[in-house]
Amino acid sequence: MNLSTLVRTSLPHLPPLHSTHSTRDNVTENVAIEARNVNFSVNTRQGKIFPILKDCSIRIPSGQLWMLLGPNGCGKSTLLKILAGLLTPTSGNLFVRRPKSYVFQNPDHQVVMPTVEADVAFGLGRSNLTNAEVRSRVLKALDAVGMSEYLQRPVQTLSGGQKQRVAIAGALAEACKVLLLDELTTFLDESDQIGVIKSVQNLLDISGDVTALWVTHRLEELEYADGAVYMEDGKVVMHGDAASMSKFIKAKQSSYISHINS
Ligand SMILES: Nc1ncnc2c1ncn2[C@@H]1O[C@H](COP(=O)(O)OP(=O)(O)OP(=O)(O)O)[C@@H](O)[C@H]1O
Repeated sequence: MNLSTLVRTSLPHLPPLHSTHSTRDNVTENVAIEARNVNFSVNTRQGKIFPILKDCSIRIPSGQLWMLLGPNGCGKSTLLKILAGLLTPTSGNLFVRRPKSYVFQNPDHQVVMPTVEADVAFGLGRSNLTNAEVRSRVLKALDAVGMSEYLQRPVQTLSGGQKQRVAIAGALAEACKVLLLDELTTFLDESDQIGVIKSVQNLLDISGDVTALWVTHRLEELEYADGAVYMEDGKVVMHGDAASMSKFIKAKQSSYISHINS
């Protein structure tokens, strides 16, 4: 297979950079996340500029689960942190629907309160909700990630995957519309990994308008996604639906194997 035929870096039809847009073709597109021509550089100790992200453009429709894939060090986490607002790009344009929430890789960096209920309710502390409204939101959010029976459990008794699901429930309780998930499955065993992906998939099905972008380097997780972005060396080299991405990566792998066997 000729790889160049599969590489699609340009976005389907430009305009957006805001959530709902009618294109010239009268197609309504609901965009939850968009980055256009984003660059990010750091200054080295030697006073040189080191580019990390190079002209990255992505567009993710509302209500979908997308993966951000690519080899170690290609810039996935940096792009995710820029989308989360934790880093400022050197140049480029961004749109991310709000409220948005960034969930950390290490589950122990995420859950802070002694019980599951208190942890999920934590972010609602500054809201004007009554106790009954807080409890109802907490229960609904825990239900969406399959953790409602763990309401009174001390968080230190949970597995890594359960802690991550509690962290995601916390974001949902705050009515978050965009979930930015940074290699959540890195610290988890296989059953926990599948549990976390399935709970994200399930909550997207239930809510309809929550969008998730999931950073990973595990290609097998692609089967749970609607679409994916593949990066290499700070650049977006492929952007498309999950089936096309799977073909693209398989072609890449066989081309690599043929190369090392030749
Ligand atoms: N503040 C920084 N200063 C210098 N280099 C940095 C900085 N932040 C990131 N980098 C470098 O930028 C590149 C991209 O890092 P990033 O963590 O975004 O990659 P990644 O694709 O998420 O990697 P991994 O899959 O290993 O987590 C790496 O080479 C990293 O070492």
